[in-house]
Amino acid sequence: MNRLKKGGEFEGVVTEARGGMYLVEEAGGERCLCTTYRGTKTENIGTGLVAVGDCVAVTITATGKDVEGVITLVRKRRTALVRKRDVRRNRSKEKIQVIAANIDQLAVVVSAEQPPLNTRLIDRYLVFAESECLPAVIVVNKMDIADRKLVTEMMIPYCELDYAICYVSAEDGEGITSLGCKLAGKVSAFSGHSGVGKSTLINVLVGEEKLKTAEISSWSLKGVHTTTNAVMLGLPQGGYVIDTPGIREFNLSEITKENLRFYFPEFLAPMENCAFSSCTHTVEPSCGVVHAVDNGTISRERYTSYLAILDSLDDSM
Ligand SMILES: Nc1nc2c(ncn2[C@@H]2O[C@H](COP(=O)(O)OP(=O)(O)OP(=O)(O)O)[C@@H](O)[C@H]2O)c(=O)[nH]1
Ligand SMILES: [Zn+2]
Repeated sequence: MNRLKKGGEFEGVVTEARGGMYLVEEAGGERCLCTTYRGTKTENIGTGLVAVGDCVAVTITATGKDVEGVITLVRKRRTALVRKRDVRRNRSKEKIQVIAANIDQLAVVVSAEQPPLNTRLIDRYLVFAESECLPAVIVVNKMDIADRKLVTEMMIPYCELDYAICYVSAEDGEGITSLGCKLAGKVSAFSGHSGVGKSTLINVLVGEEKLKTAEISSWSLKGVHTTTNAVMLGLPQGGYVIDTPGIREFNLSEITKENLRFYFPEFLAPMENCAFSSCTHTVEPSCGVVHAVDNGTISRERYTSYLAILDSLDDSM
């Protein structure tokens, strides 16, 4: 921590947030434990002040065992994954919580086996990605124990939709280099159900040494014991992966019965042929989407996912 001197200023990225304290990493990889203060300025309006992924300006206040500082400015976000809070229960808090800022893509991690490949889940994550205007990379993990023929067949609709797909094994290293290339230089948020191997994959991608050293002593010195909301980990080839409970447990709260159909990209052209502009593509006569399913232009599996999600939205309304 030689380059960061008391009173000095630098710009960096917030890589971890816990209980009002933030780890800010500068371009050279040096890190500074920061707080905000009343004078912290932001170029973003109406959302949480600081989130993992934010680009911030820092003034250094101390250089002891760890460098400490205050965040003076939060730069405008390119993208933000947000969660709307229930304001009735939590009047004093901000309405919109930023889970992670400046994300370039969503890595949708699924397992080929244990648990078996579940395309319904892939479709839910893809709807989420489409609704956030985030490109998605589908990562099919545990290929070492997969029925390859079955898995490749099940993934055909996603190949045809031009989603990036990586077949990998965190266990034996298959496909890790090619996944690494897709993540290079970008900020990728990892999502996926419990047990599909996200942590194991991130360990392999980031390098276990780096994961261990990511923990710094000051958190406990400052009495910050709360579990991490989000962590951003640097990749050896440049870029970061973000692992957050907020994205792991994402919900489709922004999706409605009316807008769901716009998040299945292959529906957009056939939809033009629907007799009714408000067609839900379920029971209406002369439906372009149903017609496209019948003639094989739209995958029946994807259409079944659409119906299942539509149904689940019904329940929550
Ligand atoms: N065979 C095989 N097992 C794997 C692979 N990747 C992960 N596993 C195993 O799958 C289990 C779950 O892995 P985790 O990395 O904890 O999964 P996770 O997605 O982070 O799960 P949560 O932390 O619950 O969200 C562990 O027992 C891993 O050893 C793989 O490529 N092949
Ligand atoms: Zn229709």
